[in-house]
Amino acid sequence: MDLVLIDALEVDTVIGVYDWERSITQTLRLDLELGTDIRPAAAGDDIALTLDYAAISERVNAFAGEHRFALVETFTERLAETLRADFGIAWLRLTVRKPGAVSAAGAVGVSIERGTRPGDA
Ligand SMILES: Nc1nc2c(c(=O)[nH]1)N=C([C@H](O)[C@@H](O)CO)CN2
Repeated sequence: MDLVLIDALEVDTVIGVYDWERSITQTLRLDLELGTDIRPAAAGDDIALTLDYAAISERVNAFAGEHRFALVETFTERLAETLRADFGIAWLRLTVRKPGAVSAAGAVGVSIERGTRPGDA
């Protein structure tokens, strides 16, 4: 399986479990690994035959602006569902970090894998 990568993508969204978090935007930092087969795109040198990381990054940014959740878990799960449906992604790993949420930590967050890896039974 090959991967298309998007690292350290920062988006602003309304997120948090506390009342004070409902009236501000906070930055989330995302890492995405998107399973695919890059050989058709490479053979044809054709963007239409791969996962367009620019288009996917724009979709993530739009999703963050359109939704407000309490939990990072909800943001992550719903975003994974959206990206898989919109872009036909067979497998992905999505890590979402909330920098600054715990002052003693560099970042906190969650990481999920969804779907079936291309090539796996
Ligand atoms: N597992 C989680 N724990 C916590 C979350 C979360 O989304 N998932 N959120 C918070 C608060 O919103 C916190 O980030 C505010 O600083 C606490 N724990």
